[in-house]
Amino acid sequence: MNDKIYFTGEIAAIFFSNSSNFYKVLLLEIDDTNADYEDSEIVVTGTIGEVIEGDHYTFSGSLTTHPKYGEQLAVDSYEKAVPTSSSGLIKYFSSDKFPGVGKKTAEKIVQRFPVNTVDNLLEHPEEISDLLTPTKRNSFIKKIRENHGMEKILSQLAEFGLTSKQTFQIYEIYKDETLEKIKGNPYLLVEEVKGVGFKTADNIAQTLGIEADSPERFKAALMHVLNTQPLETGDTYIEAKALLEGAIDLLENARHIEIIPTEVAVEINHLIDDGKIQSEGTKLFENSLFFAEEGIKNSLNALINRRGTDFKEEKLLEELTQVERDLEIAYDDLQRAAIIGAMKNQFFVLTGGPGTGKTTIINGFIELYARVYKIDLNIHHYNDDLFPILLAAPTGRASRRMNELTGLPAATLHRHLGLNTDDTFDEASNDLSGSLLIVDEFSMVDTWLANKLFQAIPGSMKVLLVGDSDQLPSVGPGQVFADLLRIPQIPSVRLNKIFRQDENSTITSLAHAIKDGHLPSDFTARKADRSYFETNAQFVPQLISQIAGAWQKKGNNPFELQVLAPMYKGQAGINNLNLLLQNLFNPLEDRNEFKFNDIQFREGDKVLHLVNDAQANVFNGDLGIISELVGAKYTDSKQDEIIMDFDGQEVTYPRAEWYKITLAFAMSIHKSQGSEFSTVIVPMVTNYSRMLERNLLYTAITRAKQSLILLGEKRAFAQAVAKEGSNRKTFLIERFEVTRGNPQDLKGNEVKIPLATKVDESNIENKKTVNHEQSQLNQESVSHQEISLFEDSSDSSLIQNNILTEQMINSGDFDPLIGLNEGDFLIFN
Ligand SMILES: Nc1ncnc2c1ncn2[C@@H]1O[C@H](COP(=O)(O)OP(=O)(O)OP(=O)(O)O)[C@@H](O)[C@H]1O
Repeated sequence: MNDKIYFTGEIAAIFFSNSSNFYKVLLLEIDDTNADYEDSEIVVTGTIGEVIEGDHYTFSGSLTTHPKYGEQLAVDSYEKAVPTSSSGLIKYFSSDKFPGVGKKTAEKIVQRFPVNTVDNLLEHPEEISDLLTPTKRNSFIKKIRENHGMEKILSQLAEFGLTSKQTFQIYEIYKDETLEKIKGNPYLLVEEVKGVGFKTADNIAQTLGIEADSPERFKAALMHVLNTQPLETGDTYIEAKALLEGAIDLLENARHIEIIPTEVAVEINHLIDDGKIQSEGTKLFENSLFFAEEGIKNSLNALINRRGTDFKEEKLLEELTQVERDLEIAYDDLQRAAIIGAMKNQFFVLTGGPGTGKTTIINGFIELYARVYKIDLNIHHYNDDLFPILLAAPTGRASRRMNELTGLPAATLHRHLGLNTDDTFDEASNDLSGSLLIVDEFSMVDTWLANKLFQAIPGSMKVLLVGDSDQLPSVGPGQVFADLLRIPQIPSVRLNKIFRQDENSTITSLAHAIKDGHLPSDFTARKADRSYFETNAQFVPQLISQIAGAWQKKGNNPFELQVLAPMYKGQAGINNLNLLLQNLFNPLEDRNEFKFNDIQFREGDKVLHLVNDAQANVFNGDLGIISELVGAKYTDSKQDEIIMDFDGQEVTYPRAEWYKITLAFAMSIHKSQGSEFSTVIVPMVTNYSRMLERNLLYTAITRAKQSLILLGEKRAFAQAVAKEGSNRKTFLIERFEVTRGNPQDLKGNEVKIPLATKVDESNIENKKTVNHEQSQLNQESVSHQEISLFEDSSDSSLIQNNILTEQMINSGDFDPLIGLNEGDFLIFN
């Protein structure tokens, strides 16, 4: 510590403290320093734990010069300044910080531990048992621990190579027991501390001398793969074989040694026994996803089995005719079926591509609902009373659009549920209140959020879920919307007919063609609302610059032009395009800018919000404009701050929170879900090959409301259209099938045929196909039971709890990685 610059002194003020990441800005009155520093005070910034104003500390780190605020100390480490001389220590122990310890006792304590007094006291408190009564001794040691223990723990963790953020996260969980816990089993961190992965824990374990073939190490690698895989693939489970392979890769690469697969496979079973992994045959689940899917099934079973409306169908049709008159529209048969279906059933799902009338149906349905149930739709008449119709969407932009299109209040799902963060599984949510809930853009809802939502719906609330199942699935794991549409017990309608169709609006028909898997021959032709430019990746930036330049010259608003690209990296990637468009639309000229990682934020920049922040009332996918950059010198936080306007909502973020935003002149197609833009540019080149999928291109194209500019390589577009988005691995549909291995139930289970499916023949076809697929699935699972890998085994005692036993693995006939397929190596129910 002494090689570095240090400052010892009293904390005169805590200017800023961010409880989520421990970032602090302090003012220190200097007692001592080894730096060439004249002033009597210094501002200290960095990741700092709980410190007390008025107490003395030593901070070390490096001096930085803030352009406006002058010299500051950026902290690497710090510790409570402890007196080192005997007289200083005696004075300290007998001070009023430690009631019950007098001068005499203090002297004796210091005599007992003449060197490293505080450290030794903390390690061997029993050695002063003759000097203080047990109660006094406990309170004395507790105080010392409070004052010095944390810094000691933190510095030990730093020695293990943990970042300061991880250090504080770990300390927050284990507090005083941190070191004991970690030394006992560092791999605990993988399961219990978010943001600490296998590699970090394994490094600590290596320092502590834990062997490469220790079972705890194997378990940690398995848990790491189980936890991280769903976030990468979007699947809600992983096949046992894939989990094993992933874990072995990790174990071998981290220490460059060979691992015996069977030894790791055994640990899968132990983790299942311990309830840390859930299993359905060979499908293995991380707990939160398993229980979220299970929760969805339970809530949905209750929601779909409720009695529908008492109104007769003729009465509803009569009222609907009146609604059609009022709204001056004639719904087609399928649209009518959807509206009546949503009225008759307490839970209803509606899907359709662009221009098929989803919004038109929502409006008609609300009108009909209000007529039938005599609900006043004038929100101004409600004052403090609750408006009974809840409109919701997963993003801020989508909920604002719902509000514009219906004229009724709408909010994000997070807001309705009272969720503040993206950590949907752990956070408690509110129950909803009202009589009708309509959620739009439901394809964006992941398994965790769907579980929270369905749990929060009261028994009396009617539910209509709307979305486009051909769009990209949710960013988080699962494909709840697509799955719901394939569950026969859930009444639904799939709209097929495009209503927004005239010669000036060809984007919609192009989108539908792509959705159906073909690229129309006129796809490169110039139309009133779309155009195509052929170019390769190298020239994409140049071409986009030219188009954007021309757009700007015509006097158009640069913010209405949105580039949507598949990837961040590379010349044609989002990062590069953002820089280029920023310089075109919002050049630096003679102004200030704030650098953050690779981005320079400027006043007037278009920014994208990357996470849900209910407190600030801005959500993932929201777009805003930077209205002001405020230097640290002028802010209470003593950090640079960015003030932004998100559709009228002013938000201020200090530097520590800039990770929540990024430039948005170009953005990812994934992030654009739930938003629409008047003009969209979509570059597609074969460099993006890995990402090119039909639902990705479809989602991008359907974001364009007025005009669409496609550019890139025809081959890339063709490639995207040809590749049907791979279905995510989820277990939701299966959960709605009857108990496996009990086929009677399958037949005996009464499946309500919803009104809507009766009307729409194509839909009946759909449902039939699904049933067929599902019965195939069932047959498969039955046949799996029969062709177990161990069917020859006469020793049935080998099979315990339907999972692989150690004995089986050790029998030597079994190599989990060679010559076996998914589903082969674990025993089914
Ligand atoms: N039955 C109908 N008769 C005439 N026009 C209709 C009918 N249904 C919908 N439309 C019109 O078709 C257009 C598209 O409808 P709407 O906006 O409801 O579709 P959508 O599925 O919500 O589309 P998107 O997902 O693109 O927003 C609108 O102009 C709407 O007025």
